[in-house]
Amino acid sequence: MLSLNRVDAAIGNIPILRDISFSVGPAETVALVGRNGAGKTTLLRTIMGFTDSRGEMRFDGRDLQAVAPHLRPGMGIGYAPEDRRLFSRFTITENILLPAQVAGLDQAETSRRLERIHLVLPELRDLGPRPAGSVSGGQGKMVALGRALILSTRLLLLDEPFQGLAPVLANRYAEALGKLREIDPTLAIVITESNPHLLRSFASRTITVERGQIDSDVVHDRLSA
Ligand SMILES: Nc1ncnc2c1ncn2[C@@H]1O[C@H](COP(=O)(O)OP(=O)(O)OP(=O)(O)O)[C@@H](O)[C@H]1O
Repeated sequence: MLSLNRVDAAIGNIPILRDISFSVGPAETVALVGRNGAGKTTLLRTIMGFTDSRGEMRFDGRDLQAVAPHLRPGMGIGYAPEDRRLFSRFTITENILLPAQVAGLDQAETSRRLERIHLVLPELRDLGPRPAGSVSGGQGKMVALGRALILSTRLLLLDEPFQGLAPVLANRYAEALGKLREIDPTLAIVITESNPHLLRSFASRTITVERGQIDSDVVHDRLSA
């Protein structure tokens, strides 16, 4: 589904990623781990088209480099950046629906997808009419997950979703991901995290990034776990 082959990426003139090659298939949950500053965020931003990158990136057989960044979400890629970037004066529901409007989804499909989000995150149904600026940081992360889900029919990219979450909300977030996996078994999920142990229980594979390069790529053998 997604494959990167010898990808380099720079921010401005500063090279950040070097020689990145990996692929992610349907139904995989990949933990992308590495220290702060290793390049995890830059890797997700490169897939979304927000860096100067070279090398080959393909998604569902298409050359991703040839697809403008604003059109990539419409291919079925949802992205929740580390900083949530919610529009504080818009309601929670308006924030969630925004990517669908930008992608030109029709009303029926948009409603169907909102239902799917409410199945995964029922709390967003009640919170829906509230302005996004009025919710806590932790609730904001749930909203950001909901917003990423509206377009993620194929691939979901989550940047350090557990960072700064109180334990009770971290558990709730993990539970929501479990529910998502249950209702959408073929979705591919990539989650970045600096703590290599945190995602071990639900990632099927761990890719470690070190100083802008892939250090290891390990598929977990669930039968022997
Ligand atoms: N706008 C920028 N300009 C210059 N350098 C940058 C910029 N953004 C990131 N970097 C550098 O790129 C490297 C990788 O950063 P990145 O944010 O991708 O790491 P990360 O693994 O996601 O870490 P973190 O957990 O701290 O977010 C770091 O050395 C960082 O200083």
